[in-house]
Amino acid sequence: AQSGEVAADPQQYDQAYLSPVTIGNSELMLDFDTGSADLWAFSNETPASQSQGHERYDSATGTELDGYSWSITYGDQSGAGGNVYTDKVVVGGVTATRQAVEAATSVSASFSQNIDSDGLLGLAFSSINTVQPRQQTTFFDTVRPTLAKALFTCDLRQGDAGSYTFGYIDSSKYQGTVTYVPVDDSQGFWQFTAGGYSVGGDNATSGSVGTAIADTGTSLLYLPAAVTKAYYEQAGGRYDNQQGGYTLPCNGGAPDFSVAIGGKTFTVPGSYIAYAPLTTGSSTCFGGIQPDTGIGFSIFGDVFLKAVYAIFDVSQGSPRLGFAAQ
Ligand SMILES: O=C(CCCl)NNC1=[NH+]CCN1
Repeated sequence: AQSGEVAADPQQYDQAYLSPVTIGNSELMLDFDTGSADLWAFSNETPASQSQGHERYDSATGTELDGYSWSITYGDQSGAGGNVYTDKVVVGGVTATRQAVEAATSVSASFSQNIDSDGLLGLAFSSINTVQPRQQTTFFDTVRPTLAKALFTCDLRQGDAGSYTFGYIDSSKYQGTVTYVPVDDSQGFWQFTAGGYSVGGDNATSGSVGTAIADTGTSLLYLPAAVTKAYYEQAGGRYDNQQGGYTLPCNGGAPDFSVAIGGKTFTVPGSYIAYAPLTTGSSTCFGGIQPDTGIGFSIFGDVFLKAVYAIFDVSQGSPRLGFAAQ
């Protein structure tokens, strides 16, 4: 049985985390994304004008799926599209011999401009893979039958290298016990229910966060508008229309944010929520918590995930998420 571990290296402000992946003879840095289900890469088919500075997948090592294509738009309105090959993909020593690899023939500006990222490796459910005419499986679904345990884990860290593991849990990476909650995969996401929250350690847990997804491909923590408002009232933040989000002082006084999941409380340090200065040297920061208005659920992105050890587990028949304090 296979198992393995790969580093997750943070970009500036932990905006995304990148992991080394070998596809055919190409070694690329991909953004592992539990909020989508396509494995795509800059390729020899991506226009030079869009791929300056990126490593590219050389599709010559692959077998083209004739007449197949893909096209994806993400929650932040970035997107890409192209052709489809099968090729050997290796992640931390775990090998998929015939993985669907989506070669980009077009990518949106934000992907071209982020030269550290050579593409994405989707880890949501294969039911939302965008390949036509026949949907393809994610890397995890492809290798799942060969894994020692049908699960992967995510240990993202603030401003430091973390890791993903496939096929095993590393108990040295967390403290205390793991709390498991059921996952509703009907929308293709790692969707769960989050409970009461508290700001700044006051025990009074207020309302309930509700339906949420665990999404390594989203940088911030998107919460219901009422929860977000309550947080910034205590944090001394304000909604800045020009910035299109809440901002707050960078000065280190931001309160912690705690949320109950499966009856256990998980805490995001206030320092994670003073996310990044509006511009270099500014004493005002863009907030790491923002309203989830219009999305339809909350998104527990990297700002939350780097505070916990997360286990994405399909070994029990129905899928479940495990969380433990880091
Ligand atoms: O698209 C989403 C949100 C799903 Cl609701 N997450 N994944 C991602 N990848 C690149 C930007 N965002």
